[in-house]
Amino acid sequence: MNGVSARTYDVVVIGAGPVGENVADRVVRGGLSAAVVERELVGGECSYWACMPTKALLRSAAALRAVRQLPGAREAITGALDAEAVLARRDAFASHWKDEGQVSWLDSAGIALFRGQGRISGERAVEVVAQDGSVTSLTARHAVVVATGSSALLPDVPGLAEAGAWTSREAAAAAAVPGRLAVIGGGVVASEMATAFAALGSRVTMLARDGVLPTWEPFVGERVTASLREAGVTVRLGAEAGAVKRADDGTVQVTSTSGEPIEADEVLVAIGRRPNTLDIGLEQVGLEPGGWLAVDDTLQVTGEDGQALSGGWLYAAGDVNRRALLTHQGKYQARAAGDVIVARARSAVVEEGRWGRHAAVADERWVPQVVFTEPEVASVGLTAAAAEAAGLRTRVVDYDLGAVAGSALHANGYQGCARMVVDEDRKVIVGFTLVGPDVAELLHAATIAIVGEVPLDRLWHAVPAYPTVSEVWLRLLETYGR
Ligand SMILES: Cc1cc2nc3c(=O)[nH]c(=O)nc-3n(C[C@H](O)[C@H](O)[C@H](O)COP(=O)(O)OP(=O)(O)OC[C@H]3O[C@@H](n4cnc5c(N)ncnc54)[C@H](O)[C@@H]3O)c2cc1C
Ligand SMILES: NC(=O)c1ccc[n+]([C@@H]2O[C@H](COP(=O)([O-])OP(=O)(O)OC[C@H]3O[C@@H](n4cnc5c(N)ncnc54)[C@H](O)[C@@H]3O)[C@@H](O)[C@H]2O)c1
Repeated sequence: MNGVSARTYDVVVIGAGPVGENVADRVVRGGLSAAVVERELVGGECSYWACMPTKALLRSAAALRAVRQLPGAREAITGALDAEAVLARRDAFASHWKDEGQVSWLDSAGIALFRGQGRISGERAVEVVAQDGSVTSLTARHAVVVATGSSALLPDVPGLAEAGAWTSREAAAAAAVPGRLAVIGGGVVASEMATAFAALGSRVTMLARDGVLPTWEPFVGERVTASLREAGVTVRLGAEAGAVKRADDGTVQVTSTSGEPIEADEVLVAIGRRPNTLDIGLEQVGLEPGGWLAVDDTLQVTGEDGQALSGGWLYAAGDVNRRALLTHQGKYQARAAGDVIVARARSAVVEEGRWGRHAAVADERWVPQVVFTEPEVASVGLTAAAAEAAGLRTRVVDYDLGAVAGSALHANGYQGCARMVVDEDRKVIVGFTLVGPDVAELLHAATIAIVGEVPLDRLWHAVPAYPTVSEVWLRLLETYGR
């Protein structure tokens, strides 16, 4: 496509991550033409440096752990985890960092691809600068969608950059398992990567300044911390990194506000994300480069007054709008954005009210997420604290997941916990959290109950099969009372 100096499409999407690809797909399915602009690999962070490779790093160890809890099966284990084989499987899941597969999908979906850095250059205009310096001007008849995602945030720790600190990218794509790994952070990336590398054989030290998974229900952090420690990870709660220095022999030293300095072979920084908006031409629309993009529920970019920017042609979906930094939620936004762009282009009715097809309302308080630590964590909706802060009159019901017959069968010594947060005024569930082995696949039932606002009275008629771990639903209802 390079060499074409000017082209016009109905919709131009900047960024071909999972979100950008899905916006373009919806738009084309709706009968409009679409082009995506991508500066790296089609498929984005999720495919090559985030969701897929990190889950591949975690999965084999999780399977082995599960087998160890089952007499009769554990005797069949003949060796330790094969780190090389795990890394090789990870390579395959990252498509060996090549995007031919995704490019041919774009082709089959009828979506044009322009490779290069995309920048807004005026109203409905995007300029693409390819690696060879050639420039293509794209004009959008209806909408420009920013789906440029996010990058790792680096703290202001002296020596960090010079020491060649890892971000999630280097951890996800690691060619070898470091003997010693220091992790700065205690959130989702830090917890998952500490779990993965400890299982692969690294001696891991975590500096969790604000605790482990601090924004979840309190029992989540407690259980994951205990389990990380059992797996040999040194978890320093409340500790902050002071300075980082790599010696000539390659050893990295990390000083910390508490405890001895840490010696490691690599240091991973995982303290959150920043939006990829520094160099995308935001100044052209009067916005500050480098900031998150505020949007309304139809994903139109809004100004300080909360109203869509003049003309209403600019949209932002996925990580870049900070509503929920998750692939599934970004793709949900992509479906809403793609469909609403088509509706507006056809002057059709826009369904932007609550639960309307053109509004990404679930971002507000109905977001599901799984953390693939050991034990797994799965939650949707509000924590008890968040529900209270939102002014809801709630009742919190906890149940020991290990006490369910299905759990005991699933694994000897199964330990876990389930919590449901009930809105007492409406008698519906507004939050649900599970911690325990293999709880990930239990989550969608909770998402349906919460999004569907299924009254507790009706939930008594949704009978969980015996003997499954899902029987925890019945136990929670019994604990709540009828
Ligand atoms: C380590 C890690 C693990 C994760 N695991 C999970 C998980 O298990 N489940 C989950 O739901 N979420 C997970 N996430 C979050 C998930 O990766 C993101 O929410 C998701 O990738 C966001 O998709 P996106 O399309 O908005 O952005 P991205 O995936 O970041 O894609 C944006 C794309 O835009 C391109 N781009 C940026 N600027 C420009 C420009 N100016 N011109 C052209 N192209 C540009 C980039 O090269 C990139 O390809 C994880 C994140 C991390 C860091
Ligand atoms: N399984 C999944 O769904 C999954 C997996 C990985 C990442 N993600 C997504 O990727 C995003 C990024 O993950 P993340 O772990 O980088 O961010 P995060 O927001 O989950 O956690 C960052 C942590 O770093 C701590 N922190 C912030 N500044 C610090 C500092 N200066 N020093 C020490 N600690 C500091 C915070 O207290 C926080 O707990 C998340 O929003 C998450 O949704 C999802």
